[in-house]
Amino acid sequence: MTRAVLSIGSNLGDRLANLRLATTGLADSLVATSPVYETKAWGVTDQPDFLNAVVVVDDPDADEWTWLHRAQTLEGEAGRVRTRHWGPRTLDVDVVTVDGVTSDHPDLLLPHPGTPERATVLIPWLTIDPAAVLPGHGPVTSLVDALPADAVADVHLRPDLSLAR
Ligand SMILES: Nc1ncnc2c1ncn2[C@@H]1O[C@H](COP(=O)(O)OP(=O)(O)OP(=O)(O)O)[C@@H](O)[C@H]1O
Ligand SMILES: Nc1nc2c(c(=O)[nH]1)N=C(CO)CN2
Repeated sequence: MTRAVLSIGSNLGDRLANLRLATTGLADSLVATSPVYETKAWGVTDQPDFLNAVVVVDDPDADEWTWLHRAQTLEGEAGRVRTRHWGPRTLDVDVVTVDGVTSDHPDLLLPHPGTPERATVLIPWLTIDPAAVLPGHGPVTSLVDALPADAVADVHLRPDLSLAR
């Protein structure tokens, strides 16, 4: 179990710099990096717009817990302070999938349970892996097709913002 899909998001501070902090920190294992999207906040909607992206990472020495710890370390490095659930944050790194692993441990739910409804994850993911499958839920293309139109309309490609160096 080595390959993981991570979603990254920021809506506080220098949002692009926060996303880059994540991709720089993951550089040794980065396989693919999606474009950057500017997205309306879902869940708690009275907060600033997010920048969101998805990365695929691979490391033969990592398991799912390694990826969670790396995600949380990056959030800490970006100065994330945990405030309210779904509230604003400098950097959020979620573990979307780790190979075909499923987990119902509350500290590491896999696949991440929010994924099927999150246009902010599915749309960027599809750009870097058009054949992606969410374990237990099927092809990501089908999940995107099932999204409400307004959720898709809230996800805007920002070709002027790149995570590539
Ligand atoms: N797949 C996962 N990826 C990241 N964190 C997870 C995962 N599954 C469970 N968690 C747990 O979720 C807890 C809260 O995470 P966090 O504060 O980032 O939630 P959130 O980003 O506000 O909401 P959401 O998880 O719905 O995006 C963490 O303690 C973490 O251990
Ligand atoms: N657009 C958008 N909205 C959110 C996001 C996010 O990454 N993007 N993350 C949240 C908490 O995980 C809450 N709301």
